[in-house]
Amino acid sequence: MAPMIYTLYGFAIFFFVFWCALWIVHLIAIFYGKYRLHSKFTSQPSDTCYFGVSILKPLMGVDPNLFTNLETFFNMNYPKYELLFCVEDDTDPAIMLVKSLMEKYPKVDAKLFIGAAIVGVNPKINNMHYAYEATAYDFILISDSGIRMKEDTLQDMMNHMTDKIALVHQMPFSADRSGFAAALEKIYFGTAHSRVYLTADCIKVNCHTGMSALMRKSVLEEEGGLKTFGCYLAEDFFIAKSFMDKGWKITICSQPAIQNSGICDIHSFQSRLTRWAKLRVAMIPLVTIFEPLTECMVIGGFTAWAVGVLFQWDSFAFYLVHVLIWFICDWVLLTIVQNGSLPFNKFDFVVGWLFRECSGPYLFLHALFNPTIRWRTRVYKLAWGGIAQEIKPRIKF
Ligand SMILES: CCCCCCCC/C=C\CCCCCCCC(=O)N[C@@H](CO)[C@H](O)/C=C/CCCCCCCCCCCCC
Ligand SMILES: O=c1ccn([C@@H]2O[C@H](COP(=O)(O)OP(=O)(O)O[C@H]3OC[C@@H](O)[C@H](O)[C@H]3O)[C@@H](O)[C@H]2O)c(=O)[nH]1
Repeated sequence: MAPMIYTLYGFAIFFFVFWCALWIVHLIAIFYGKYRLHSKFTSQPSDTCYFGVSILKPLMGVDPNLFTNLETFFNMNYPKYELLFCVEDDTDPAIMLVKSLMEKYPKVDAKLFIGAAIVGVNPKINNMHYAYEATAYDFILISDSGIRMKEDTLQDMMNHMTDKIALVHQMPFSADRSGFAAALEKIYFGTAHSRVYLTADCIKVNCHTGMSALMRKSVLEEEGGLKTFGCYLAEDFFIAKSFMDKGWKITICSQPAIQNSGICDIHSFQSRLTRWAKLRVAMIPLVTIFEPLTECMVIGGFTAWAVGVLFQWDSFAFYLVHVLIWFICDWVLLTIVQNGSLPFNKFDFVVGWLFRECSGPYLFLHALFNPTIRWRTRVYKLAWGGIAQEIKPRIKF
């Protein structure tokens, strides 16, 4: 009987300690977010020394927002940059769109690269390869197709590129768009996601998501260039890891990334989160145990049981108070990340938050039991460690 009691108490203590640690994570995210995000910096006059930046834009297909998203790159307030658009397929309608922007802004240094190399299995790396080989400057910005830039975003990123830093990334967030799916996306990126992202950046753990990342080309070249990471689907994580292994630091900049894809529905959003979860599980197996425990509803349940065992507290009342305080912390964090008025009201937030918190653990389980990864037109499987293998030839639409 005694071993059984010890085991029960052992689990109860573990859940209670883990729960306490999660509140520290909440506090770190809130205070660090307030301190790091949206900080005012003095804009440098355009004649001061700014290093040139080669911006790689991997494109695949068009969506209703692509034109305006890409246009923001032609209107940036940064003295020296080139735009390198990469399109894999010569029948891709994105080509016409890029050409029309290049005609509209003839003074902006922009080039279009059509055709992908086969340097690995990662289609984004394959797509960017020729453009990467042609980059003219010492700094490379990899920027996904759905990203919008403000006029001063590149300047903000470059301001964070100090001597010991080799990679500056934007914390993922999303644009103000209408509809429930858009609210859900904003709620996820502004709460559960930014809580981990900000904490990881604060304690210097690699959490790099590569949708908008400025890096030193010289450091990338020491690793063999972008192609070295073509064997991974999560090239972002491994690029940052290799930089950190060499002693370089990575950091977020003050502006979160504005994701503004024109395709915004619950199914695509959830497929994307599931795909990312599959990548994390393959790269860091411990995630399998710890990630579900970071979910409000899951850890709340376990800890409600634990406090009943340890302190004889009312588990149900504890659970309700736990969810309420978690909810308030998430609201506070979201307002910090948004830094302005939200495009939805508090009722929408309650509904979106509950939906996200209840569906999160289910999506994670779904990812665990369906490890095959579908990314755009291709299907992959991952080996432990993150090496990817394409298992079905490309589907042409
Ligand atoms: C000792 C290991 C403990 C692991 C604890 C794991 C807790 C993770 C909890 C939630 C995960 C949230 C997701 C974070 C954003 C990742 C988005 C993403 O998957 N992006 C991929 C695609 O672009 C990219 O390749 C992966 C990037 C890195 C993922 C690293 C995840 C681990 C982060 C550990 C942070 C520790 C902070 C403590 C928080 C409880
Ligand atoms: O087959 C493909 C798929 C994607 N891409 C490009 O890769 C970028 C990201 O694609 P998606 O928006 O579909 O995917 P995500 O937003 O989930 O990407 C994210 O997760 C996977 C990582 O490798 C990426 O760095 C990260 O940004 C886009 O610019 C897209 O055009 C290709 O060029 N070819």
